[in-house]
Amino acid sequence: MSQPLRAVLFDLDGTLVDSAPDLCNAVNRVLAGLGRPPVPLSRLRQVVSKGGRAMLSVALPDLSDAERESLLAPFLAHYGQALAVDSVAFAGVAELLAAIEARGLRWGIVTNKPEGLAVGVVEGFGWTSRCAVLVGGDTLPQRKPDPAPILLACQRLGIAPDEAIYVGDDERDIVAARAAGMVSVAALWGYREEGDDPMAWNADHACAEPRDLLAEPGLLPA
Ligand SMILES: O=C(O)COP(=O)(O)O
Ligand SMILES: [Mg+2]
Repeated sequence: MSQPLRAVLFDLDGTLVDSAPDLCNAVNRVLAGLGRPPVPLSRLRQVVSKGGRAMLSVALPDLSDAERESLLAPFLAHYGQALAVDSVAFAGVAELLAAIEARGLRWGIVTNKPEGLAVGVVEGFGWTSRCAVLVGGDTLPQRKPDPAPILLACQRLGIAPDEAIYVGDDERDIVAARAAGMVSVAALWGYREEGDDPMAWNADHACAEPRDLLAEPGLLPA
């Protein structure tokens, strides 16, 4: 990082918020509508950061892509009605956000979740007035791993990419940050599929827990 740090940008699902329980509830409402039994959270959890299509693929592997596509809107509608019910912030996130603010930095969110749903989650957690910028998966035509949403967040904050860092739990988060010219942090506490090796993503930093960002050498100002 050549410039002093001014902002920390986060992925949402699997990085700030453990949203898997509410997403699983929404998938199970879709399954109930089809007269099928629910899927356990343990089966969906690992694909949560890959989005709704990936979750429906796990829950309904026998359907065609077109059939699953037609269930995406009902899934999102169910989720939108209950998106901060069973979801929780990961342990240490509250302390991390407070420490970022105490150090005079702003923080924001760049997620592939549709913007309206992400706004609802942020409201549900009482973060609306604290979150300095939010770019969703449908804010622009491009989504992560494209760097455009991260660059838009910087533009809205009035900062250069090298004045921020990006923290995410999926390889596409790290790819997007690198393409934006931003220091990247792999959030090892998030959602990953078996065999997915975050060390192979070549992030600039890798942290096992949210609070580890505060102690990571050279990452945040003291
Ligand atoms: O909803 C998704 O597609 C994943 O969301 P994320 O980018 O916050 O992990
Ligand atoms: Mg994620």
